[in-house]
Amino acid sequence: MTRPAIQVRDLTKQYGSVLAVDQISFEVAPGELVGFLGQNGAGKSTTMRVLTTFMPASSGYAWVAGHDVMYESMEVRRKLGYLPESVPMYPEMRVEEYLLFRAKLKQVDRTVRTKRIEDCLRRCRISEVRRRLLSTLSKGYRQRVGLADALLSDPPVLILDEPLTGLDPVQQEETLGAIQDLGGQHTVLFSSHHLPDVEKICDRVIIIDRGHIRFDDRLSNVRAQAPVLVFDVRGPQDAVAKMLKDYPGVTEVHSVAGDDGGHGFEVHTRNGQDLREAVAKKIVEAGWGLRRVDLRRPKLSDVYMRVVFQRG
Ligand SMILES: Nc1ncnc2c1ncn2[C@@H]1O[C@H](COP(=O)(O)OP(=O)(O)OP(=O)(O)O)[C@@H](O)[C@H]1O
Repeated sequence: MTRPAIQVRDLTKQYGSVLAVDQISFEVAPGELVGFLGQNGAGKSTTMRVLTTFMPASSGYAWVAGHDVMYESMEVRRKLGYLPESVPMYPEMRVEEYLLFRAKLKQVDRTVRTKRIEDCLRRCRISEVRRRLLSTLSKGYRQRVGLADALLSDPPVLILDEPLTGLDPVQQEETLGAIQDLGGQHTVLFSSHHLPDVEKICDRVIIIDRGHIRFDDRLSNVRAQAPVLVFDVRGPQDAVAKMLKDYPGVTEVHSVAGDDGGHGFEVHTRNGQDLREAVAKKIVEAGWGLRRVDLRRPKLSDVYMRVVFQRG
């Protein structure tokens, strides 16, 4: 069996009386691109800081590329590229100057240094700003310079803390593309609040909530879940809801916002049966206005909302 690129077992981190991470366990396989999600304060950065040897755990274990983060921190650092939430930089340096300085610090071999920097500039889509002073870069470019820095030593594992936060839509798209290109060649664990973006590029997502892992699955499994039927009906809300609930094969009905004047309903059916035509007919026969019929495939946001709202 292949050794996991990241392995976390019963990891706990306490800041004084604040229990930030409570006995979490998960693994990331080599080459996987995993989204690490959770509300503000859920414990994402804390987990990442322990994995990057930035701070020690209170208890439990973690290994990166097979090295213990506690006892083999130098080895872990050699195998790891880390993009922190806010990238510390030297404003008076030019982009390529900064990357050269960082490459020397990271002891990137002199014979491959120039090529490696060129490679990182290209992969992070920042070649056009290579001569610019860091102080004059927009946040999107700064983030990608930080990403290039994380990639300099060509580490097998990358940990990126909210690389998309605070970027405009174009910058977000550029940065997302750069991260997507890393998948397969590197193992990437990245935290984000941008669910549609995570959905676009990740193989798997882990959701942490109040220090506990609440969800850990492949996105293909999320998409394979039963679809939901959506109806917008102009009619008495309670009567419509009762008819839908009583319809054979329907297992759950939820009221949601409807289109102007109508009531929205999300309908779950046994084994994901597609009852659109049959239910629509029943609505029309009852004399109610049918404004919309739809079949919605489950999305990451559905899973996320369920996890966050169903917590105890
Ligand atoms: N240095 C610290 N001292 C005390 N408490 C801390 C410290 N850092 C984080 N915390 C607390 O630990 C908990 C987890 O914080 P963490 O920063 O890991 O969350 P997060 O999921 O990264 O949140 P965000 O999305 O806002 O970055 C929060 O309750 C936070 O207030």
